[in-house]
Amino acid sequence: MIEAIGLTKRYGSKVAVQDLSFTAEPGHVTGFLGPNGAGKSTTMRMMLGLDAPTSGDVRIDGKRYAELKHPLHTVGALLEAKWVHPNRSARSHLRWMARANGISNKRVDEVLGQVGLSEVAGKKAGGFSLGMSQRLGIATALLGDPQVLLFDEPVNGLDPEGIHWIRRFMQGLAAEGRTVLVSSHLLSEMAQTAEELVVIGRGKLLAQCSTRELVEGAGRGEVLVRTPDTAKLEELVRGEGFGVRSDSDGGLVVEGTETARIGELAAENRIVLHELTQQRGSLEDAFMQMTGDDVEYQTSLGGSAELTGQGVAR
Ligand SMILES: Nc1ncnc2c1ncn2[C@@H]1O[C@H](COP(=O)(O)OP(=O)(O)OP(=O)(O)O)[C@@H](O)[C@H]1O
Repeated sequence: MIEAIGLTKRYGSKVAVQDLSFTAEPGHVTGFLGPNGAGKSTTMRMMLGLDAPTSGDVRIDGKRYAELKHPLHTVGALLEAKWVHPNRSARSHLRWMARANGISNKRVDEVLGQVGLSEVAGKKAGGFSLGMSQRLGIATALLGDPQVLLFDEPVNGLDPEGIHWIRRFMQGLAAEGRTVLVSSHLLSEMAQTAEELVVIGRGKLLAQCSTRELVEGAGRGEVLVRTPDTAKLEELVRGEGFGVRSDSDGGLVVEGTETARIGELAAENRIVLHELTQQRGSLEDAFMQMTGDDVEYQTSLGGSAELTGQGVAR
């Protein structure tokens, strides 16, 4: 388990992370989501003792990183893939890491197998593709068989096959009961990978919730309704004070309501319905609503979105 408790990091006058508190629990993938510059990497560096918090604390299984007796056996991380010496083979890199940490060569071969690099283990890492480098980085993180794993933007720049592989792999690690925290600014990716989400903007917590809650809680409350009696239904829903607009297929989109209300209104007035569907916002919509004002480098197009995280933050 990972706990961030009132975590703050300042670089001079720049506040990168501000009073951030959240938890990532074992057994599922937790997505650490935020726009560029939100403070994800800074937070992960503090988790690994690579950066000291200005105030607040991070606990990994109840302890600060500096207090861990066997850090590599407790927490593994993939921060940047291309840091391996280019002339070293994958196997010799892992053996070197293993030796420094009292880990056997047998374990090196195990993790090479786990990430699918056994056949290229003797090749120089300098010639590896980004996908292979990511696998080697993951193998390194797994060397000590840690219960807690951190992945910083692991799918950046990967092709669809590489993305799919990493996604499944992280879910597999979580299914073994490990705590898996993965950062991303890709919402669609997180929707497919993570069950739980921690959303930050400008270093501050915007929400901690399940992916499902985020979509449902921040999605627009709109109902799509189709009827052969469009004009009459439109008059009725306007009469009830709902906003309404037409969709491109002649249906009506009623704003700020639920299907039950529109179904009852139609029944009371003996209006036949051909379709009655609750419209759910996409994760992208939900995220834009939450982070619109918190994007560091905002374009003029994104400026008007409001922070409407009600019912989402825990
Ligand atoms: N060493 C540093 N010195 C000064 N400012 C820094 C330093 N490291 C990070 N920052 C600033 O802190 C903020 C958070 O950066 P961070 O890299 O943690 O964000 P991020 O969410 O990981 O973004 P990205 O997805 O772009 O990597 C940014 O404004 C960044 O410019």
